[in-house]
Amino acid sequence: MDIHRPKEGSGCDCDAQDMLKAIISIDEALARIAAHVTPIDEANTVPLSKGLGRILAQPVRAQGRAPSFDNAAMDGYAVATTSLTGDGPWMLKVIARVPAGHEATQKLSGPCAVRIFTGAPVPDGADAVVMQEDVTRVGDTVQLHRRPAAGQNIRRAGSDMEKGATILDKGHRLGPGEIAAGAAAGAGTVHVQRRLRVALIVTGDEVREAGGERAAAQIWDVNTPMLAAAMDSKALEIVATVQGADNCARLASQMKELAEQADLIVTTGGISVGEEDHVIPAFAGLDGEMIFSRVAIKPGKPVSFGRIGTIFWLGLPGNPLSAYVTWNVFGRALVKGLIGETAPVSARRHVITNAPIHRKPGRVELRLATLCGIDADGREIVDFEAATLSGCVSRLPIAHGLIYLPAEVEYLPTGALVQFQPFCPV
Ligand SMILES: Nc1nc2c(c(=O)[nH]1)N[C@H]1C(S)=C(S)[C@@H](COP(=O)(O)OP(=O)(O)OC[C@H]3O[C@@H](n4cnc5c(N)ncnc54)[C@H](O)[C@@H]3O)O[C@H]1N2
Ligand code: MOO
Repeated sequence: MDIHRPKEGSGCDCDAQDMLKAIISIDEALARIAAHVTPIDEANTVPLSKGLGRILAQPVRAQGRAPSFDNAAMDGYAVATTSLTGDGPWMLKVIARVPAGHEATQKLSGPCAVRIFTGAPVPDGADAVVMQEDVTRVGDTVQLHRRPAAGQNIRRAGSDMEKGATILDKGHRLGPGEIAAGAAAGAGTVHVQRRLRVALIVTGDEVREAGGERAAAQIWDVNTPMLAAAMDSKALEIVATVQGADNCARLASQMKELAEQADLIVTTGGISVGEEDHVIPAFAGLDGEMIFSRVAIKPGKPVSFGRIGTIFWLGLPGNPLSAYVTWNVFGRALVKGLIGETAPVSARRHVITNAPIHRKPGRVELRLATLCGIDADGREIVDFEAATLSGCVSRLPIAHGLIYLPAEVEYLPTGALVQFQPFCPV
């Protein structure tokens, strides 16, 4: 359904095909991240109840069967179905009472019943629990009107978990459901990856804290609060947030100092080609290994990634939308690799466009998009921005994610199938 029309010429210098040949593709950049990054080899032991949002460094196995004993699924009466001869109704003497948390000491033999409550152990000899709404209690006897089925209303030992079964795999992120399963498995503590240490350096002499004083040519800092929010996660901690020096030597010493405290340094701005862009020269002075610099993507073309000794550096562009998009695409993949999370980075899926797209071909474009409905075939429909403006974030609040427009695409009709990647927390 996609219509790809290769374009002969190109619109601007930035997207010239010769120039783009030197730049790697988005998938190549993601492959290089995957090839260079391995999980941090350090774990913490934490109480299960404190594990929310952490990544398991070791699997969780069931310490016993769950449930650990046969128990009643209903408040009612435990009976032995084999003792119910003839057609009934049956009058059964109630010989004992077992609330939850108490052991069933009285064995059932013959036509009798034990008063039982949800979760209480089923007494030996009983093979069914009849809910109290289905019987008539008369003094110390109970009248059964219908024959219960064997096994009725009994939760069997081991029916949820067998002892030793792997309940949660290494690399799994602990959410409420995982914590529930871990508790049922008897895990008092869990071994989790230590939190990833991230240092954020926001460059640009022109940026000032949002809402504060600013001179005529100064701007409010969008990147610091935006990225701090995007990085808010139990699996990582921001160990430093620094205003980067607009000077190569001082910036290099800031990066060097932060490399001592962090596993990952994220910079914004200063990675383009002007003489005011100091991040790449500063990085080069640290004797780091550049893994990629520039990706054929719009927005975010200057995004760069490298290693400084044992730690990593991700250079995001200064334009806030470019920084947000590149953090979502590359930053999240990088963090997942470093924390050893095995779940895929929010898989792209196919959606249908709700209007035609006309664009200048050149780079793969990741355009802000909003899910807005379902078509008659059950496919999700997206609305999308008319253009990608890398300095503008006013439309971010309504965007659910990004649609991928292939590099060569100049026109797509309404109803075209495009890839969509949702925005997700890290
Ligand atoms: N001659 C060329 N110029 C540019 C190119 C190029 O290829 N050749 N690429 C353009 C593209 S694409 C991008 S993206 C930007 C990236 O530039 P930098 O990463 O060096 O970013 P800066 O120049 O520092 O800033 C760009 C822009 O963003 C504003 N900014 C920076 N930080 C913040 C912040 N924390 N909060 C809000 N806004 C911020 C800054 O004032 C600039 O307007 O380069 C193009 N140029
Ligand atoms: O590549 Mo840049 O389009 O402005 O982010």
